[in-house]
Amino acid sequence: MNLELQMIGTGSAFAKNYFNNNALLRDGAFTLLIDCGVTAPLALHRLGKSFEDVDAVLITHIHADHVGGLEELGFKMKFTYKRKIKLYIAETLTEILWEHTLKGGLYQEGEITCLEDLFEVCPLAPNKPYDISDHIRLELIPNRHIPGKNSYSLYINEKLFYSSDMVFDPELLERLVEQRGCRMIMHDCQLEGPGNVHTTLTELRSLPERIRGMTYLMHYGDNKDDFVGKTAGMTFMEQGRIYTV
Ligand SMILES: O=c1ccn([C@@H]2O[C@@H]3COP(=O)(O)O[C@H]3[C@H]2O)c(=O)[nH]1
Ligand SMILES: [Zn+2]
Ligand SMILES: [Zn+2]
Repeated sequence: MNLELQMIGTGSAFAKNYFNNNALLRDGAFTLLIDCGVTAPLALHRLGKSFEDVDAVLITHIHADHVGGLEELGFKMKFTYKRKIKLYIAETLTEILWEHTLKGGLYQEGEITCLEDLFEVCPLAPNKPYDISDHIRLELIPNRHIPGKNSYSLYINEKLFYSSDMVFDPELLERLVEQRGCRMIMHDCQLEGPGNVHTTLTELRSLPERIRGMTYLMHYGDNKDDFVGKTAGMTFMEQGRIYTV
């Protein structure tokens, strides 16, 4: 069965013309929110949606453009929608997400004292596939992003690689395509400058043509339009558009 992936935002962390690089992955009536950044509530609103439409959330790593909307999500689920959705997150990140990111805003004595008071927490081990709905099988692939910080890419249904945030790792991409049948790559793309914590367009342009042809670019800066036609066959993802996966 084909899935639908809709980018609710395609922007880099500090982009102003685009929302944070977060996505909705749909399997029939089941909707997974991939990352929940600061702009996620407004991005959903602009698409005529809200957190009410979300059945589960998955976090790739702890940066505000990926987790900054979780406080609103947690409060809305507890006090407005009165349900606990599943929170899929690497087992290495559960404690740090609560203790270092969410506790300050969400803690309420006797009401909200841990992540489990808000979410059905589903810790994921890396490099292991999980069936999270009837038709979504998902694996966390550890990547390199920030020194000393655990962060993860996603491999979905043995065909889609979703980088989230990572530095260039052509060996990983080639391994997925040549050995695991990957057919579609959604990759973060820093348009200019050295890629200290992200992958640059220049680096992506160096990939083999076969891989470039299946690569879709996301997490880009406000000046994306200046680079249209300069991507060596790779396609910029469009915010709000629904992609069949
Ligand atoms: O060594 C560093 C660490 C961070 N940053 C910026 O902070 C942002 C955090 O979210 P992000 O991971 O989407 O993008 C990151 C970059 O824009 C950087 O430029 N250099
Ligand atoms: Zn980011
Ligand atoms: Zn990041």
